[in-house]
Amino acid sequence: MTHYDLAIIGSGSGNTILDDRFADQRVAILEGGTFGGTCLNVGCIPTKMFVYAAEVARAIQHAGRYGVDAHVEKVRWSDIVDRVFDRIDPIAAGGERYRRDESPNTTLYSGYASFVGPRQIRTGTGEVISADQVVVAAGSRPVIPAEVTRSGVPYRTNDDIMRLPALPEHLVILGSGFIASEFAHVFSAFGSRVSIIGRGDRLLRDLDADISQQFTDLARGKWDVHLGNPVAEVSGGPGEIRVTLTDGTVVTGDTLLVATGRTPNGDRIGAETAGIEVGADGRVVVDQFQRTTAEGVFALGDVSSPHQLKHVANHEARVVQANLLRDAWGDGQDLVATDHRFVPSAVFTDPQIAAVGLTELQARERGYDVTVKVQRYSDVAYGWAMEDDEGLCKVIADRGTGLLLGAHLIGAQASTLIQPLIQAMSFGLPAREMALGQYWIHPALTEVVENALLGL
Ligand SMILES: Cc1cc2nc3c(=O)[nH]c(=O)nc-3n(C[C@H](O)[C@H](O)[C@H](O)COP(=O)(O)OP(=O)(O)OC[C@H]3O[C@@H](n4cnc5c(N)ncnc54)[C@H](O)[C@@H]3O)c2cc1C
Ligand SMILES: NC(=O)c1ccc[n+]([C@@H]2O[C@H](COP(=O)([O-])OP(=O)(O)OC[C@H]3O[C@@H](n4cnc5c(N)ncnc54)[C@H](O)[C@@H]3O)[C@@H](O)[C@H]2O)c1
Repeated sequence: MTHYDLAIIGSGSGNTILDDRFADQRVAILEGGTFGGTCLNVGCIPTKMFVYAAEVARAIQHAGRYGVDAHVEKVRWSDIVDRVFDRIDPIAAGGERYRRDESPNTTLYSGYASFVGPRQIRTGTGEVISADQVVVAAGSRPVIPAEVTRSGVPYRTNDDIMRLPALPEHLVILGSGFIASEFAHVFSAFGSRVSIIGRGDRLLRDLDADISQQFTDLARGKWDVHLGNPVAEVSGGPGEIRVTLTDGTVVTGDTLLVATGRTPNGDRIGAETAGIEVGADGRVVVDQFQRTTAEGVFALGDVSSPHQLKHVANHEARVVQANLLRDAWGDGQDLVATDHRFVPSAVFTDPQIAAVGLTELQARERGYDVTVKVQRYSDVAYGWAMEDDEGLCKVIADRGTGLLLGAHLIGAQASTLIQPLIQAMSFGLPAREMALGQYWIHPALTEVVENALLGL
């Protein structure tokens, strides 16, 4: 049995751990799928490249409101796909080549790994290896509801929707979260008809209620939205999808996208044989130092995190990286802890959405004496320039301390505008000081944030 200093299961965020400090260690990397993981191959990066193209199309479609008449003549889907994957595929292939052929201290095992004992791993390529330390960075996978699997109807997920041979005429999306909202935007901007089916009474219902309601209202104006009406049956065949809802409504289309959440891969790594506890929700259990319940084994990212986000996986990878170089199960000195205090997220849909901290409801439920301001983009000069009638910036603060508890934006550039609010929360800057203690460029869109803070 070959023995390593370190074994890493999963080449997404797990692959970022190895730097010069690990040059003297013998390292095994175990990857069953495409090298580079979800974000690079089928997640954040390609989706945002599609979203950017969708935004170009939307800008043209709406140019008339500024006195510029234009129309989208044609959407060259195959060129859009090629632009994305001609950039991404070589990065994945290059990363794999680097680990396999060009890093003298690493061995790449291209197979699905599973523990067969404490720090002993079947590589999926016919070998069993052992290691002093192991990192589980095995990610998550799409959840497919039973109604879909038992129907036998062909469906897509984020794994393959971006490589469709042609644009769907009518895309039916099951789910109403992040992935559903982003792909609804992409495909509708490119000219597909979009139906979206959600269980709850609002799209993106985990967001602050004002933001999720605004998004749902806007979505109803451009997509065929079905909410609070669960799926009873999925039927049809290739090119002819029929989704029957509980109240008898039938939603038809030619392509079905399933976007009903992702489950951690903790159930597929033989965790029990290695003494690694896995929670009821399928997540590998870790402490604040990313240590699992098995000595010498860390976990990070979607497989163990409460946040399925790449910036969180990257942060946790840096924590693991630091703690691998310390005596994590010995003296435990100087271990680095994970910081999940203010985890932001953004949904790159139309309009963009970004959030950090508590929703208003969560803040009230936790007993804070809250002060809240909702500032419309349409009340600042740049909002007039944009003819914006959609955007909102909502800030929530603790009345006593003036500290921000949450910030929620829907509108153009929301994912960028939110950053100073994340910074204020992370460094404990009270809202008043943030608003008055610095210049805000006039008439930039950031004035929406300034005015929201002043409004508090
Ligand atoms: C469509 C989509 C869009 C997204 N957009 C964003 C975004 O805009 N911003 C954002 O912050 N987050 C986004 N995310 C979430 C983000 O992609 C994930 O949170 C992040 O990639 C998780 O990284 P990870 O390293 O934990 O897992 P992954 O990157 O999934 O890596 C896990 C790797 O482990 C491999 N593996 C699994 N099991 C085994 C095994 N037993 N043996 C060997 N290998 C195994 C897998 O093949 C995979 O390559 C998006 C996700 C999706 C699906
Ligand atoms: N921009 C980003 O950061 C980004 C983009 C995409 C994905 N992600 C990450 O990936 C995760 C997974 O994305 P997702 O959109 O699949 O999950 P999600 O948790 O965001 O949304 C899943 C939705 O599907 C609904 N649902 C579940 N079962 C259903 C059923 N049987 N019928 C109808 N609706 C059902 C849920 O109520 C929920 O609204 C996200 O939670 C997010 O963390 C992030």
